[in-house]
Amino acid sequence: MSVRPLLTREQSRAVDTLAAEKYHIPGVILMENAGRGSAELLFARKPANVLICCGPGNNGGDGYVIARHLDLLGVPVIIALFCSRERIQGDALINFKIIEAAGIEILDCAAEHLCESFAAQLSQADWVIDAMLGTGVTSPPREPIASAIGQINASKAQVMAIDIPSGLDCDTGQPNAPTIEADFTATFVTSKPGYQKPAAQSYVGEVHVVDIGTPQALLREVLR
Ligand SMILES: NC(=O)C1=CN([C@@H]2O[C@H](COP(=O)(O)OP(=O)(O)OC[C@H]3O[C@@H](n4cnc5c(N)ncnc54)[C@H](O)[C@@H]3O)[C@@H](O)[C@H]2O)[C@H](O)CC1
Ligand SMILES: [K+]
Repeated sequence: MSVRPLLTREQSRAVDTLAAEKYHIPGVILMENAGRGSAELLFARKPANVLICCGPGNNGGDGYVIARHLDLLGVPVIIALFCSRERIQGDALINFKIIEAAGIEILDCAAEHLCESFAAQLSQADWVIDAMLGTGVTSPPREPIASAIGQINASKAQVMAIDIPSGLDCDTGQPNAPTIEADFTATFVTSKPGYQKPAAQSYVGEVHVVDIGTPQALLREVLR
């Protein structure tokens, strides 16, 4: 991979928009590359039982793709969903329907009475995937995601953050209350300016960049 400058939140959004509008790349292709690349990174660490925590947006969509690829690799996975199923849209919905049809287990964790099963699954998992909030989010995590972050941080499981640890500001590196404390972060296209800041180190862990198939010309256009 060529050396690349860091992408801010605004530039990351520009990558998504330009990919679709000028370079004719459907978002679901980028999501597939993001999810597959992340699944391969985790598989190399030999996970035994993976709990994939998904939020309402495209970050959650990456989580559904990861679930499908880990399942294919023979790794036991369960999805913990932190929104109502009706909120899921667009590319995330395409991938949600695939995992529903594939019979991958989904815990509906936005409903309070099911949070007990989340705690039970969390205690069984050796790895948790944080696909709750992505780079577009600028405010402190709201419920039920806020409580999930607290439970995940208090658990013994190792944590992989997708694109960004939920709660962290990717531009400044400042954590909100609460923020996921990841062992490693798989981030897309390039690293982000905040990940190099001292305040962010205990939240991002090791940072790995996953290429998602955006052309060099697109990157040059966003970064110039
Ligand atoms: N080119 C790329 O980099 C690609 C990135 N992908 C992934 O998509 C996310 C960004 O997705 P987006 O849908 O814009 O945002 P989020 O998933 O973070 O979530 C939006 C969702 O969250 C709700 N929300 C907003 N603020 C809060 C809050 N404080 N607490 C709780 N919930 C909140 C909001 O209402 C929306 O419903 C990027 O990070 C990548 O992971 C794609 O895979 C394609 C390629
Ligand atoms: K995340």
